[in-house]
Amino acid sequence: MTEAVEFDVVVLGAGPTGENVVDRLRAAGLSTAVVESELAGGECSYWACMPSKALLRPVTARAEARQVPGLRQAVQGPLDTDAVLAHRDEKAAHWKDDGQVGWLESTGARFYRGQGRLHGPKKVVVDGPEGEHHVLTARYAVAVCTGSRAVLPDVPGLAGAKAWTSREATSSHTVPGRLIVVGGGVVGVEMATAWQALGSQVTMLIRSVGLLPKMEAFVGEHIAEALTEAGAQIRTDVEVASVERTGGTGPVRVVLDSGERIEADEILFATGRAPRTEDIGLETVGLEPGSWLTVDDTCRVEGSDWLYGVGDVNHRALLTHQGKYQARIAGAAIAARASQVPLLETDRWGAHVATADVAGAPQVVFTHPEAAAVGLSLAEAEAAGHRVRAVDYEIGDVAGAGLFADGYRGRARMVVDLDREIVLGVTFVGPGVTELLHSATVVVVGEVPLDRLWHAVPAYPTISEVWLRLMETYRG
Ligand SMILES: Cc1cc2nc3c(=O)[nH]c(=O)nc-3n(C[C@H](O)[C@H](O)[C@H](O)COP(=O)(O)OP(=O)(O)OC[C@H]3O[C@@H](n4cnc5c(N)ncnc54)[C@H](O)[C@@H]3O)c2cc1C
Ligand SMILES: NC(=O)c1ccc[n+]([C@@H]2O[C@H](COP(=O)([O-])OP(=O)(O)OC[C@H]3O[C@@H](n4cnc5c(N)ncnc54)[C@H](O)[C@@H]3O)[C@@H](O)[C@H]2O)c1
Repeated sequence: MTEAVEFDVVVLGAGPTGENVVDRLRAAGLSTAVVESELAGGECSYWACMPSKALLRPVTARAEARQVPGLRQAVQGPLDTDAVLAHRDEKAAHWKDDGQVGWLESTGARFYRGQGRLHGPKKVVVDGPEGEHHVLTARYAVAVCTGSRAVLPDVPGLAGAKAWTSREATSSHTVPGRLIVVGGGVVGVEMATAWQALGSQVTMLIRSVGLLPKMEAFVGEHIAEALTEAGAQIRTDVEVASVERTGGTGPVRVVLDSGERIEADEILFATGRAPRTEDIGLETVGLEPGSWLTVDDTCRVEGSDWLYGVGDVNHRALLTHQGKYQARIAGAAIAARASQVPLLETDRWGAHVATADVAGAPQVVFTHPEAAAVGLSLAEAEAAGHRVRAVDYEIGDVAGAGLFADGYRGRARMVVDLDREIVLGVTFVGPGVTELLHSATVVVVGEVPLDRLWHAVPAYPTISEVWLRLMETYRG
């Protein structure tokens, strides 16, 4: 069956980004079709944010409780693995998307299940699971929100070794006895934290000198220390030379560049992401299949007046909340252009530009201790040519931190723009810091002058008093 239909906008991919583009277009009164090849809700709902955080929450809660006198004795036992995995399954909606499809349809959007591909300007063809074929035409725009997938390095033997990617690491129903984690980025440290606590003996193989190399160096140092104390082994400055799993079953054997051999039951490659653009018809509109989409600050693909790339697929900030933010921005820009608004608000922090992707994107790493950062690190601020000063404070010296956890270890850094006397970036590492992050985001995005921040009094005795200490340290 071939069906040809016209909509104001066609959205390719119903992950968190695509869903929010649909919602913004609904608010603007535009008609939309949304195409999804797997599960509405995307990577985030089923193989990323939701299941990974469900695995991690008992780990961090137990670790924090063990630092509270009077409580620590009550939480000395192992985690109830079956209960943790069952709760994870629930948070991943048992890998069913009825709820998300229902929500999408309640917005008035038309939902198509199938692989969507561009077929020349403003046209998308959909091949459904039952052989259906749809031709969708967009009056104004097509928004590509197809996200990203895990990328595996070109290592000899890897293809036949049944290695885990983030999908298996977040959805496994068994706890491997020995787990090798290759890569020390966010997926690597979060999954090493979770599986070590669930009973695996984790060995991390890191090619650089430390964990989380994109963040301030002290973050990776704190997390490495805690992971080591939890029993994980962290091997830095090593490269995987080959991987082997004979016949695809039994243990996996890794040879390092030094010639050393390591054996494990499973191996996770947490080595970054690639765009899901290899089979979406990019060649029909003059773009390179498999490439990240290069977009302007309104998320419109450079050189096009109708094609948008929103969320992971544009490589601006691979985070759910930034994808949803871009969706709000792109949705507003598409609607404004559709109604021929003469001038879009494209100045810094304007309504139609995703300024925060660069200047104020927050990120939390849900390990123990937690890490939370927003804006620029010291190195990024210096590289961007700002005249800056880094102000550091040991969070454990704050009264509220001492009450939160006995022997609290953590650090905060505020990167101050000395010319404008505003904060360009903030990083925290320590137990319980995730909920501090939004205060830092408001300070950075609001470009709050330090003279005014001095009057923002944190309550006593909370960990937030670290703000006061950072200000006092800055002012000497
Ligand atoms: C293990 C892990 C943990 C993470 N944890 C966090 C976290 O805690 N917080 C956070 O902010 N971010 C986290 N992220 C990142 C987050 O998952 C992504 O940034 C987010 O999912 C991007 O959303 P998206 O909608 O752009 O893409 P996706 O979520 O990848 O969704 C894209 C959708 O498009 C569909 N699709 C692809 N091609 C086609 C096609 N041709 N036709 C139709 N449909 C198609 C896909 O099936 C998918 O449903 C994590 C990532 C990983 C891997
Ligand atoms: N809590 C969160 O917000 C959260 C959690 C997980 C993932 N994410 C997002 O998902 C994205 C992907 O995460 P990721 O950890 O896969 O990627 P990443 O880019 O953050 O880290 C990948 C790491 O693997 C290393 N690496 C690459 N190839 C390697 C090889 N052959 N051998 C050894 N190491 C190698 C890289 O040097 C890098 O440090 C990130 O951009 C992150 O923002 C966010």
